[in-house]
Amino acid sequence: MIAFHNVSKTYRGVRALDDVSFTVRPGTVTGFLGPNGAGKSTALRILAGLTRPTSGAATVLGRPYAELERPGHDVGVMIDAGALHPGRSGREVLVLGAMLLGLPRSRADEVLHLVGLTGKEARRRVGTYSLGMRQRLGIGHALLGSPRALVLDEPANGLDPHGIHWMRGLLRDLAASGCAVLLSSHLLHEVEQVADHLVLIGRGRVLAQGTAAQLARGRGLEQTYLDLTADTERSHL
Ligand SMILES: Nc1ncnc2c1ncn2[C@@H]1O[C@H](COP(=O)(O)OP(=O)(O)OP(=O)(O)O)[C@@H](O)[C@H]1O
Repeated sequence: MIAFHNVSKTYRGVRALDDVSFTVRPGTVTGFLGPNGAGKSTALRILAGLTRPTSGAATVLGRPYAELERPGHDVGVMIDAGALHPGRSGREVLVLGAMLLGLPRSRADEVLHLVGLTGKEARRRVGTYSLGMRQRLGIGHALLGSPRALVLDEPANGLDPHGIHWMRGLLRDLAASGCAVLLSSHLLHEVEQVADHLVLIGRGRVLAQGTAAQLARGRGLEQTYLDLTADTERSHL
């Protein structure tokens, strides 16, 4: 279970998050949706223990990230696939990650298979990877510890239609096995295809949450999204 309890974050006068509360239940995929600058990355960074909230708390399995006894096994996180070491091969990245979690090297090969990277691709340096390959490796890295919760920031970035189709299947399978999956996106259609539950955020506030059908309210999900985020979008013009 992932939970945000009244989380607020202010960066030098900029209110990035304002009293955000929602939960992601085990066995479900929650899409965290909002325009650029809405606060999605900030919320996920707080959940992953990378940024401190100004008030409130984000928890995984009832605890803030810093208090988890086995964080790598409890929650898999992919915030920035571009942060993977460009000079290492994909396999090295995963082997090192497996070692840090006390897992055998063979876990790296299992994960490579899971994310659809071939042996040849895995031997290449990450610096030569396409954006889509980097995303697959980043997702694989997050899955090394077979976590019970998974947090992905914009995982479909750079994936082609086959990659997006593959990712949807993977996330659905993970949810079916009991994982609590939270993914952020600014692309409505990408999220509504895979998520059981949607949380819509704009200018740091939760604007609406529920199933796609609940949010659509008879006028269509896209119209609801555009209406609810209209003034938050204008703030960027
Ligand atoms: N380190 C920081 N210092 C100052 N302001 C920040 C910092 N990080 C984020 N912000 C501000 O907080 C707000 C929310 O940013 P955030 O990156 O969380 O949004 P986002 O929804 O992830 O956007 P995008 O879809 O563009 O990635 C923005 O106004 C942003 O400029």
